[in-house]
Amino acid sequence: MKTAGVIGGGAWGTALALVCARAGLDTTLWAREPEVVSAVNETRENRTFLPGVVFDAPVRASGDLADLAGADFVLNVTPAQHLRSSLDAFRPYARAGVPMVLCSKGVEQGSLKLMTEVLEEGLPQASPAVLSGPSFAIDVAKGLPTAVTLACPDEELGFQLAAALSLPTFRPYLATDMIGAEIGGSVKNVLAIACGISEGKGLGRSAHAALITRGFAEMTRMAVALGAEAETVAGLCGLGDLVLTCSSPQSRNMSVGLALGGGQTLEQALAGKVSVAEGVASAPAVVALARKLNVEAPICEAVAAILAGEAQVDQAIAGLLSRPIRSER
Ligand SMILES: NC(=O)c1ccc[n+]([C@@H]2O[C@H](COP(=O)([O-])OP(=O)(O)OC[C@H]3O[C@@H](n4cnc5c(N)ncnc54)[C@H](O)[C@@H]3O)[C@@H](O)[C@H]2O)c1
Ligand SMILES: O=P(O)(O)OC[C@H](O)CO
Repeated sequence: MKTAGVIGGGAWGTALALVCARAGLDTTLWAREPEVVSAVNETRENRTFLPGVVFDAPVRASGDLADLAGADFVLNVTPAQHLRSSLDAFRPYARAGVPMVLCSKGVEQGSLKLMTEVLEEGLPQASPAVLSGPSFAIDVAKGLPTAVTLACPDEELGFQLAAALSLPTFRPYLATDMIGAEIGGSVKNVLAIACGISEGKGLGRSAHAALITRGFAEMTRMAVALGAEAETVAGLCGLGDLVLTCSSPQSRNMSVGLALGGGQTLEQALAGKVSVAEGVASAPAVVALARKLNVEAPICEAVAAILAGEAQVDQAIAGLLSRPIRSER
């Protein structure tokens, strides 16, 4: 693999384009915003979404998806709710069998589909893979050590992709279970909002640990109900990302929770933000999916109710604490 295309010039798409370029791939980054395209090409920076990082490897930015037509593989890094429209736009340029690595973390609202299902509908000729795990864009862009899950049902292709993306400071671990990887990334964003709320309310470290552990049980139940393996979500793409995102106010999702727990409204918590907190959009879809699967997900339910304005923070916390005594397993 010699050439990479990246769809989505936000923080994560930019950081992953840098990974590709550092790995020696000829890299084209498609960005929606003309100012991002010109800033990357003229100043080697994405000042809008990843300020403060001057690129140390060559990334070419473009506003034309046709420029990705010849890429050996494509990373799709749009926000989850925009994956479908990005596939529609890329369809005229997608060659049969093109490997498409899905890097967004979320569940589509309305359809309740995972990103691989959206890809299957929108670009069935693509060969799918999922990249997910504990990875803040700024850490990766700065070259700090990071490990992620790369899940691909075609093991040979998964190995080729991991080898192409691998750097001493960026280590993909292989898996074949894309559903497990997707559920890990999608559910942890909702749980990070819960942990932020707990932190913002000053509920203490014990409550924090309980939320992570019981949240992980919700994530695992959902993954298994969808046919995934529990071991997948116990890896980097599930537990690993849950620990990272629930432990750092650097997380956009946790910071939304912190603001809500501190008494702000959702509107105030999101005001002025250019970056996406995926858990906000995915929470209702995660909850609807859990209900459809007959899976209990009380923490995700509480987060979705708070975000929808259907419950006050204190009321949701009281609801979680007054649930009937039950087995931990
Ligand atoms: N930032 C991270 O550290 C990180 C790490 C791992 C995974 N992710 C995931 O990557 C995905 C992208 O996140 P990000 O951090 O790069 O985004 P971002 O918050 O940095 O930027 C927002 C992105 O949304 C796009 N956008 C806004 N409105 C749009 C619209 N109407 N149609 C299409 N695109 C629109 C912008 O072009 C931009 O690419 C998310 O699913 C996120 O969960 C992010
Ligand atoms: O800032 P967040 O909450 O979107 O988290 C970013 C990454 O998903 C962490 O792995």
